[in-house]
Amino acid sequence: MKYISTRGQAPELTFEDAMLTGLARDGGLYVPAEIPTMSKAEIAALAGLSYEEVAFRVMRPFLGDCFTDEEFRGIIARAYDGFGHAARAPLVQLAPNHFLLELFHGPTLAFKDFAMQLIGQLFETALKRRGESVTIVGATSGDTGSAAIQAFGGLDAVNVFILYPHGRVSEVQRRQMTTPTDANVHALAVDGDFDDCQAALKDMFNDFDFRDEVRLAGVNSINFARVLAQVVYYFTSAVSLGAPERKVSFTVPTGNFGDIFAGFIAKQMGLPIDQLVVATNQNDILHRCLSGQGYHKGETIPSISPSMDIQVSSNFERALFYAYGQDGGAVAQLMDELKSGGFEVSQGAMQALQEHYVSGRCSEAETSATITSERAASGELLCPHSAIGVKVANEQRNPAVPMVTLATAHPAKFPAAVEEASGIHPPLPPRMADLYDRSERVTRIANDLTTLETHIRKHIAH
Ligand SMILES: Cc1ncc(COP(=O)(O)O)c(C=O)c1O
Ligand SMILES: N[C@@H](CCOP(=O)(O)O)C(=O)O
Repeated sequence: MKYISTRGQAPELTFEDAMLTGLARDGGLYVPAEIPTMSKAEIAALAGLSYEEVAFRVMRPFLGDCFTDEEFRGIIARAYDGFGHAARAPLVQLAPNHFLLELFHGPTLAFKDFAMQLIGQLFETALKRRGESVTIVGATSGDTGSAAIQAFGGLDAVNVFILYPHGRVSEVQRRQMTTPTDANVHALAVDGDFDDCQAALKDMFNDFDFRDEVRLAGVNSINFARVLAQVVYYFTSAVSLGAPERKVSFTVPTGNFGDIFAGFIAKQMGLPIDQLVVATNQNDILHRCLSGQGYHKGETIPSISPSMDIQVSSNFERALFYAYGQDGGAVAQLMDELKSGGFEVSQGAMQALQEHYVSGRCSEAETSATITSERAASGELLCPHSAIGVKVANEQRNPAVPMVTLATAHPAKFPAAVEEASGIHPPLPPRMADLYDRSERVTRIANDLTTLETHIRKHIAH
């Protein structure tokens, strides 16, 4: 199993090398050269299995011979052991044929834990075997950072630096990043927005001297292993609703396009997915693009769903790669145009995108109204991101096909917005009850590549 870059100019790598490499050296993102498939019988056989066993069967073909079966089973077992729900990703019914997939029962209360807990274990196993260490730098709008700090904190072979936009994450998200005491984790509050943090991260990967000196690694969805782990819950939920005999649709609150792209991979593997619905907040660049208006950056407007306040949606590059018939040159050209503000999608590629994805947007007022109305209708208290999914799902869904909306975070991560809409203050789980009493450790830092690289070099040294 080989991995290739979306820009076609980087060396082909194994799963493990692609995982430890992060961004391809041509600036692209790694994808499997061929997407493994599962037969109808293999998918049917997933019914009734534990989450861990489904995870093993779905992900195993992507790993090639990088990990033994025994190693990989152990990794999966350790990854999901700390989840607060036996089903890991339980489905609850909101309305006839509309279900919510609760992805917030992991250690940091967001869907990121599904992948981050797994790759924490994969990194540890691979680095121990190689006798190597790496520097992980991550960009976050709030959830990736807290999940990474939780998963990698205290590990000997990694230093972790998380860049988050100062003042643009919720207090719970910030405290999850700034209160852990492990010496190998560092929270950096960058003067800028999430796109600035992600651009700085990609600039570090493209600065080969720095990259090689610190042995830079990435745990954003740049890393295909992140996306792969997110494929699993499409299978568990669809199978429990009757797949492969019955088609199932998914609506995904979307920002960096990693989660919905995992749905695309599941579909390519053979899972009978009817609609993949991209739900955006007021920062609706993806919805505009999928509606045929080209991909043109605007200003990021802070919202009550801050994790989705994104203009440069990293994994959309992977979607474009497939829409352009795996033409790395065409993708490289589009990404070049994006540097000066945006690009138009060719007619053929647009048709290919629209074959797989539909989209919708949700305003701030609609997000709040959905939190209020869903609490009244089904009793479910939604976080703002999940509310965006529910609102767009209700607009787009075919009532005859089961729709699964992904609930990407726990309402307690965004208590102000949830309380404002519902009158209910969502409590943190007891294990985090003292989060507001813990002291914070964070460095405020300029959005400047040299400053960031200097800071990282200095703190690795220590
Ligand atoms: C709570 C929450 N919902 C939705 C998203 C969007 O997911 P993706 O970036 O995979 O599109 C994010 C951030 O990634 C998030 O943290
Ligand atoms: N919403 C994300 C943004 C980064 O996304 P990733 O999937 O590429 O890590 C966050 O919470 O940080």
